[in-house]
Amino acid sequence: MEETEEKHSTPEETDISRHESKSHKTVLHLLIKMINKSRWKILGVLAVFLVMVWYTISREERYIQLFDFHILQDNRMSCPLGEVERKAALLIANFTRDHPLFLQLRDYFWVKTPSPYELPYGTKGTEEILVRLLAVTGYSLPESVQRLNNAPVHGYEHDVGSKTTMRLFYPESAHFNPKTENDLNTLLVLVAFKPMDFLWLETILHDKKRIRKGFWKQPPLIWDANPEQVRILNPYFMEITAAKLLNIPMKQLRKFKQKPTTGLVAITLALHFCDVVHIAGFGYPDSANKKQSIHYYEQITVKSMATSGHNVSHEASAIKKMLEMGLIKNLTYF
Ligand SMILES: CC(=O)N[C@H]1[C@H]([C@H](O)[C@H](O)CO)O[C@](OP(=O)(O)OC[C@H]2O[C@@H](n3ccc(N)nc3=O)[C@H](O)[C@@H]2O)(C(=O)O)C[C@@H]1O
Ligand SMILES: CO[C@@H]1[C@H](O)[C@@H](O)[C@H](O[C@H]2[C@H](O)[C@@H](NC(C)=O)[C@H](OCc3ccccc3)O[C@@H]2CO)O[C@@H]1CO
Repeated sequence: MEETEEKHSTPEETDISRHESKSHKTVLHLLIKMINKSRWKILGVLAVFLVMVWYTISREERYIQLFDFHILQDNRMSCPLGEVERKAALLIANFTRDHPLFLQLRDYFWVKTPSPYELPYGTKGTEEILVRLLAVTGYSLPESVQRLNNAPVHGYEHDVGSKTTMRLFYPESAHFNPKTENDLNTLLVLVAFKPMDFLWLETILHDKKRIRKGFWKQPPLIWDANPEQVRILNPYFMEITAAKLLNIPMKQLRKFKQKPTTGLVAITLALHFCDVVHIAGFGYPDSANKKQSIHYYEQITVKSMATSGHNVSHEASAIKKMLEMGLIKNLTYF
């Protein structure tokens, strides 16, 4: 195309064209000269440019890696839904989360569901007092507790770490002033071991004449707790702890004269309710260790547990098994 155009151009145009071609050549020449002269500068600029490209890409990769890391961290932090249930089912035959955590009035008032066991594994023989107690205490889980799983942790460590959602207790272990040791919203969950435990609660909540006999240690005579915060633990969890975790034959309970510790019952309860179960402070000193105190808040030693009816080594084996299965995690040494 260019050749054809040149053939038909005027002499002036040819002159201009030649001049242009000459000037183009000159520019090109100058450019080559410049390139030759500034070769190192250009190479430098190119190198800087390449480094910048590489840096940008690698930053993006690093960002992706960081992002993945956060996702990984988040996965580790978040609740692995269904994992506790799945693993608990391997340990506890017929594991189900269908049982209510607390005793409910309707099971004793409207429908009379007979229990096969007496306390602490059932409510056989205590139905009447339960109707009176369950009429003034609560039996539902507050909404705030039901929403627990979605509650943020990051940035709220201070609150989450110091909150007592439920305090399991029996009369002899009840705090004389529950308001000092618990939050206003703490659920005070009675773990009943004997009919007297229900009687104690009734005398307190209905302000009846206090009974002093029948307890192995003096329980509070005045107990300033809000009845709405009080719950009665479903003895089902005691039964599961004894039968499935400690393998105590339920038909020979009297013969065995053994009962689970509140701590082990608390773990069982958590397995039936929580998505993650972490324990802290478990592990009694060796029985030969006569001096080490068993509680951080008092000086009593393992000797004081002689009449407690607990099989500490059986419990330790049960807890170790759960730790090995990854069903629970220990936050302290064991
Ligand atoms: C002397 C005595 O009877 N101690 C018992 C005390 C005592 O009755 C209460 O503290 C009330 O004063 O109660 C027990 O429990 P205790 O109050 O010792 O502890 C609650 C649960 O934590 C675990 N624990 C505690 C201390 C420790 N050094 N190692 C642990 O493993 C146990 O699993 C325990 O269940 C109870 O209620 O089960 C079990 C203890 O046997
Ligand atoms: C979860 O059990 C609780 C605590 O961990 C146990 O130490 C405590 O055990 C007491 C036990 O229940 C008492 N038994 C009766 C029938 O009341 C026992 O009573 C004294 C005793 C002494 C000698 C022989 C028989 C009985 O005292 C134990 C405490 O030393 O039970 C708690 C639940 O109530």
